[in-house]
Amino acid sequence: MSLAGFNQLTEQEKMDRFMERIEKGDKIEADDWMPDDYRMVLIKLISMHGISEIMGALPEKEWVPKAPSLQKKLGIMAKVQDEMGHGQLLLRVVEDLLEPLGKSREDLMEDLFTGELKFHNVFHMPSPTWGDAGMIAWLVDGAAIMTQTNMLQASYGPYARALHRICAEEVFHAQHGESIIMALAEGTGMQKKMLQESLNRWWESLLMFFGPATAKTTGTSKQDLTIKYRIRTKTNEQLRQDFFTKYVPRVLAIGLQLPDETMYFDQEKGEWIYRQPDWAEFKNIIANNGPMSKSRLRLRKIAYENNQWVREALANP
Ligand SMILES: CC(C)(COP(=O)(O)OP(=O)(O)OC[C@H]1O[C@@H](n2cnc3c(N)ncnc32)[C@H](O)[C@@H]1OP(=O)(O)O)[C@@H](O)C(=O)NCCC(=O)NCCSC(=O)Cc1ccccc1
Repeated sequence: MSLAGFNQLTEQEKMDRFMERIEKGDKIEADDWMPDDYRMVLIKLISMHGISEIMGALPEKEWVPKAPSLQKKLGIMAKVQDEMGHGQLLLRVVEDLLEPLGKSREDLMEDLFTGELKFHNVFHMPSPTWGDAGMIAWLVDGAAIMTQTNMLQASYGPYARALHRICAEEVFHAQHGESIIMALAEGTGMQKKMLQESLNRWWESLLMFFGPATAKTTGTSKQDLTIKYRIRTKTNEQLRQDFFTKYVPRVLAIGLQLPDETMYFDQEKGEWIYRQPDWAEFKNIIANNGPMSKSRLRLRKIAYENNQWVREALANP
């Protein structure tokens, strides 16, 4: 159908055509017609993902000067650079979605500083030991791979394409994490203790990573909308269950104890039964009241302000 013909359709007819495309598995591109709620849910999801990649570089960045060997230092430096690159790639994808609304990428950064744009709960937490650097790369990246592969076939083409590259790199990150974890797990008593303590510290945050099961906890949930529009396929709880199935056996195999003594796999229900994390604390953390929220935001703001001249030079070549 010609553009002129399409423009003459009623809003309902445009919507019907859009849903036909979604159900056929077509990719929606930045210039295509899309309903407002599709655009808004994508902006929210991708801007939060992008900014979390950038904020996510900060806990590991702290370990670049303190990594225990040159090889580990090179590994963690490369990972930090990759995460920043993922953030840039994703913010570029959001830029096209924001343009028709008269908003820019700079506005997103302002939204981060005012607290309107949230970043993932895990990146509000401290990383006091080398064990934490390993835990982030092994299990946070492991969790990130699960949520992101869930969207590799996303109906929005630019996001799906960016995710293909990002997921490939995240696999390397998880392997880098696994190598840190294995070295500590096979190390001295002190190293094993350090590892167990970092797992204990990260456990609740990892459960929260996938988001609440239903809107009851936070008052809102976009899961139905993102599934309806085929941006993702699995719910937050299904992803959390997949995470347990993959990682609980691995955690136990390297001699670590689960920080939840009530946890077991219910054969009849076919699901893991576990102690819920403190969801009130989750809300508090993502409202920038986590232990490291303010200092990491401050660091980001300083970097943003110091680089203002680069943005100005690019805008006025
Ligand atoms: C699956 C989920 C995480 C959550 O599903 P949703 O559909 O969003 O769930 P739902 O609508 O039910 O939520 C209700 C409310 O709760 C909020 N909320 C929920 N969960 C969180 C949370 N964990 N943290 C903070 N807030 C959260 C949510 O926004 C909503 O807020 P609202 O009330 O609307 O203001 C989704 O965002 C996703 O797939 N993201 C894409 C991938 C991605 O972002 N990856 C991670 C970063 S990259 C990475 O890690 C790599 C790396 C590794 C190491 C180092 C460096 C980098």
